Amino acid sequence: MPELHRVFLIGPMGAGKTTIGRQLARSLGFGFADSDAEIEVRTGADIPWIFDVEGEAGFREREEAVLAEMTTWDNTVLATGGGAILRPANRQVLAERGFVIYLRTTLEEQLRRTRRDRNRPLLQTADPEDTLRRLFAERDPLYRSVADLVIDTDSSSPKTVAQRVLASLRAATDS
Ligand SMILES: Nc1ncnc2c1ncn2[C@@H]1O[C@H](COP(=O)(O)OP(=O)(O)OP(=O)(O)O)[C@@H](O)[C@H]1O
Ligand SMILES: O=C(O)C1=C[C@@H](O)[C@@H](O)[C@H](O)C1
Ligand SMILES: [Mg+2]
Repeated sequence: MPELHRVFLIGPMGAGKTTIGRQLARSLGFGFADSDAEIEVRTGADIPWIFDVEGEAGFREREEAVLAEMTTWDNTVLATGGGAILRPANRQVLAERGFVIYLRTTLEEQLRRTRRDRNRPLLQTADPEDTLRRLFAERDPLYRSVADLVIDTDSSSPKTVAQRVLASLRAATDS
């Protein structure tokens, strides 16, 4: 059974990784870290800028470097970017180094939660719903391949989801 001192949250944009991760960290008495935020701090630029200037490939390079390091941080809940599972190297460090929770949500809910936000360059398309559907088809098997636990986050407040995650985590790790 993977150990509980590192918890990694994976899942698509709008699944609630950042929101729920913060609450979960508080409940566990852990630190909270977010790979997207860490990439922005280290680059000195926001994610849309990185995509504009360096392309998605440039962003993925930065993401792999940051995850290689952040997945070694103890007593931490780590929220990852929606595409963190795309690279095999990332899947390996996530699966090997901590307890991985896949936060799932419906397309409709994802759309609602990401609509107001301009900070997700992959969704700046003519048809974000179609983009989310395509990304889900491509990525759901990858999320599942590294997940120790899958949690549906629909129709519950972030607080309730965080409590459910905590209960499932405790049951799954027997701690
Ligand atoms: N269970 C929930 N119910 C309602 N709203 C939620 C829930 N979880 C998150 N949200 C809201 O949805 C939006 C997106 O959540 P959040 O930023 O945590 O997602 P994320 O998984 O970190 O996305 P990204 O991969 O783009 O970083 C936020 O405005 C957040 O308040
Ligand atoms: O789903 C994705 O590929 C992404 C999700 C965000 O968390 C960011 O990591 C970035 O916008 C890319
Ligand atoms: Mg996030």
